[in-house]
Amino acid sequence: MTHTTDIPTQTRPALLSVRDLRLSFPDMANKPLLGPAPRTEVLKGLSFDIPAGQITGIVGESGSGKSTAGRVLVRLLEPDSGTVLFDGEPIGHLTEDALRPLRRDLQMIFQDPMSSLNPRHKVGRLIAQPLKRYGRGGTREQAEDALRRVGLPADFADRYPHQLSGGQRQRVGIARAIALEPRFILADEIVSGLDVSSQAQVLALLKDLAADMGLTMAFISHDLSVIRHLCDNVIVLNRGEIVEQGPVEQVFDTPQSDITKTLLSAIPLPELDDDWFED
Ligand SMILES: Nc1ncnc2c1ncn2[C@@H]1O[C@H](COP(=O)(O)OP(=O)(O)OP(=O)(O)O)[C@@H](O)[C@H]1O
Repeated sequence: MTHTTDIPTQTRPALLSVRDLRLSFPDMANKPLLGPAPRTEVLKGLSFDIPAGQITGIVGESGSGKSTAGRVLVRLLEPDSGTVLFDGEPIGHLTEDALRPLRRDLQMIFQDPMSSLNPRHKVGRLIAQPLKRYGRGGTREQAEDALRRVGLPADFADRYPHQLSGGQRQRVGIARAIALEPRFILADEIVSGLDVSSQAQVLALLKDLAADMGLTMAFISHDLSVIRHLCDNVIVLNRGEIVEQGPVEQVFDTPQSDITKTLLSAIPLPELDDDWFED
């Protein structure tokens, strides 16, 4: 039997491709008085592809290594070893200088928009700033256009983040990322802090944007019901290892690993249907 943890054979070309990725952190809790801290391996040889133009879910229990793996994809972290190919080019061990031209292409949307958005800046400026930084303009019109694309009124450009609801702030986070027209977006638990109805709206928006713009995205979530409705593919992590990966329908309909089965059994009933995603 071909096990689903094997290196994937995607029909679509991979925008990002990871092979035998390993990463460890110093374990400060067990650091001896003298000498360096021992290291704990957090990613234990991951191999997976992020196909172009699709949404790939990364799921697993808390501490399984989802965020760490995501941060390697956008090269906020450098792996200890292994290969990370972006559009066929190795980026895993590039220096910060060499990464600079790639930074606009590898964007991230954070879980907590309040901590990632400067509370003293108005929304228009928050969206325009990265555009300026990357030499892509940064006009009020661009900010307003980005707001409209995420379903917010253009005059929200004059609001401060604290004058928005959680769901609206998360839309601003999305607007900020897509305005840059990146080639890859990492979304790390971006709906976990929202109530169910705001979650549904943000996910519906992402689904529309992905279809309209052909986004390539990795979507980290501990919630399999969210992954099922949003993603094309899923990677299931457990303790720094991939226990299963493949197209969403395949993994959900015929889960191979006990870990996936346990995660699936934790999906609350009644199962969400597509109406859940209506605006
Ligand atoms: N900077 C760091 N230094 C030391 N250990 C870290 C660091 N970042 C993460 N870890 C550890 O690495 C492991 C994986 O963490 P990671 O945040 O990737 O997991 P996760 O699956 O995203 O979890 P969660 O769903 O809780 O966010 C955890 O044991 C965590 O404590």
